[in-house]
Amino acid sequence: MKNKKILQVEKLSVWFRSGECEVCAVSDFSLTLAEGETVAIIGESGCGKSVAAHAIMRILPSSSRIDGNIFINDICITQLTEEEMERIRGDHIAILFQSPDRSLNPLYMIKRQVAEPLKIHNKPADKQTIETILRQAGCNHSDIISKYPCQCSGGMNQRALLAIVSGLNSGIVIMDEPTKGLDYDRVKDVQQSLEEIKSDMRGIILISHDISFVRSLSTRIMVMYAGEVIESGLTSDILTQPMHPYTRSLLMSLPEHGFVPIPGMAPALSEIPAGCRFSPRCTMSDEPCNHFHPDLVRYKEREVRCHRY
Ligand SMILES: Nc1ncnc2c1ncn2[C@@H]1O[C@H](COP(=O)(O)OP(=O)(O)OP(=O)(O)O)[C@@H](O)[C@H]1O
Ligand code: NI
Repeated sequence: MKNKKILQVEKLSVWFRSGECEVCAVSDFSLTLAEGETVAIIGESGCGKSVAAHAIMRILPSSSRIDGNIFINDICITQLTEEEMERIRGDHIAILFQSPDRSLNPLYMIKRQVAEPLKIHNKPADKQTIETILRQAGCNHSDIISKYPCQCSGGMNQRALLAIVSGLNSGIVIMDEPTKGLDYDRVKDVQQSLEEIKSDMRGIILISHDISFVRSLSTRIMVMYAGEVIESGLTSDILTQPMHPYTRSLLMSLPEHGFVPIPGMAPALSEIPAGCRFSPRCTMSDEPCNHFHPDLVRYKEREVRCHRY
């Protein structure tokens, strides 16, 4: 029997008002997360990864508008009130934000940062529970509990955040760049902490630029370009046999593949090409690529948005 679907996003689009106009930051984004899965979202800066994550959490600014449906544990959240949504956040789904420095309150000790969300969600928040949660997330120094974020290293703060999120036991966790700005050893620490707590979580959405991190933790990968998914599939298939020219270029730009840069830049949201969004940078683009926007086509476990297939 297939594992239960715990998160379903159907044809999500997000627009931001910009003066008199609107720009579309995410279009036609669909995702299914089943129990036990870790789905990674990769793509260059500005392609819409965080906006999609914030739409799922319903924490986008009021200058935004969304279309599509989002189901969290079979609950359609798009029409819920903010009060109802507050229960969904924490009880059903949690997010680890992109910037740990901005996510932790500089005026609270780590123990209070872990305790407050637990209390809000009516969970035990005694000293022993907090110590256990921190230890499980890899914070092994017992004195971290009485430290302020400015007294901890970046890696330690990141693991404290991991502890806050895992302590809520919300099942689905979105991790937005959990290794950003960390050096190699700290990345390995966070990876180890994540592997340890992964089994307690029902499903993870992992947003990252760090492909080796994604390779070791994810079951599937979704590749985004200029606001849309251009390829998705099993992690090993995407990394060893990329089909979309953009995925191939992205992998070639990694240090382990020779650092070959992708020519040009991703389009501004106000200047999205009419045809394939990658065509102005694609070495394989042909006439139809410039004029017709390709659909996302499914091939068994893989989905690709390219006229060549
Ligand atoms: N509040 C906002 N108002 C207007 N545009 C926004 C807003 N938030 C994000 N955007 C735009 O939406 C696009 C997608 O941004 P997003 O933060 O999702 O990128 P990302 O893929 O997460 O990039 P990174 O890897 O740098 O975190 C960008 O062009 C960004 O400028
Ligand atoms: Ni982001």
